[in-house]
Amino acid sequence: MTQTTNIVRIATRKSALALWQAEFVKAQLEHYHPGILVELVPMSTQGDIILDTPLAKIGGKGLFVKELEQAMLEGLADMAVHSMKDMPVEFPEGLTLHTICEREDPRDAFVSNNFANIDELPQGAIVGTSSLRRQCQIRASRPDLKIHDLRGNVNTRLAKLDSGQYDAIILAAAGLIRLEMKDRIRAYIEPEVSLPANGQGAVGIECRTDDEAIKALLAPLEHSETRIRVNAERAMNRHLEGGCQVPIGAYALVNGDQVHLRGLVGAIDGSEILRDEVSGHVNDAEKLGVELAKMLLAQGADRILAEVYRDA
Ligand SMILES: NCc1[nH]cc(CCC(=O)O)c1CC(=O)O
Repeated sequence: MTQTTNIVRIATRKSALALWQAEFVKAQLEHYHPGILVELVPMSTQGDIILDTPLAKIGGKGLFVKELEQAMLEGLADMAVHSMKDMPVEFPEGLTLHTICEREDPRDAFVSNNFANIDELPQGAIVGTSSLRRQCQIRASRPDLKIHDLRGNVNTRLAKLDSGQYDAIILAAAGLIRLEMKDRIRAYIEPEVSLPANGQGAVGIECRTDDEAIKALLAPLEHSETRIRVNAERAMNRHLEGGCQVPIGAYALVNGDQVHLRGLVGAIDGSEILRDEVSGHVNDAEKLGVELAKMLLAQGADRILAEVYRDA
């Protein structure tokens, strides 16, 4: 906690979804620790400022987190709330991902004003997404569709759809559900059709590694099953050295003491998609992620990813 006051400060981005997630954490802290004082510290990040360039081209891991991390290291904030999907796989010295909260629906969502699902889109229809992962999977199942770039926060993306620039867009279901726009979801895209990104739908809380007071406050917010799933998924990405802007999907489910992890690496144009899966004990979640990454590499994932990085 910041030494001079008893207020817990949460660093957050300023998008509606980021603010919702930070408010959620604030409410949880207030629920578990009656009388606690919690304040949001909204900040802009590079990822929010550079809006006109496809994310894959700006590159650089942690586009949405660096400023928040700096604030914690300087003592201007005590924790930062992030979408796990946007988190780099490594953390800077002095900071740790202390808490992973219960996951919302991890699926991608099909959003359109005129069509009920992907299958109903006419030949050559325009689909908006900037995610290479979504792009390659959509192209694999519907090579005729035109994929156009779509940046901005959830509200900006919906406004672009409504202005008629796209026949449909793909968004994370979790963002729409949290922002009370579930009714915009025309169809949930099953993992078999679009394998979600690692961590999609999960909220993580980062804090200073040595801040025992804050870590104690956060303890009740931890959700162990989500942690296992996200650990397995992130371990796969880490071993593939994939940031968040890569055509990689990773999706784990827990059943009793077993974790089942599916992984995918695809060429952006959908011409080639590698898939594999592993199962094992929940205690080995990260090992399974590494194992799956190795299986994908053995299939040729390194060649596909090298092409992606060269063309980006
Ligand atoms: N890359 C942006 C981003 N980061 C997290 C979410 C959605 C919510 C989540 O995954 O928790 C989104 C929007 C989207 O992909 O549609």
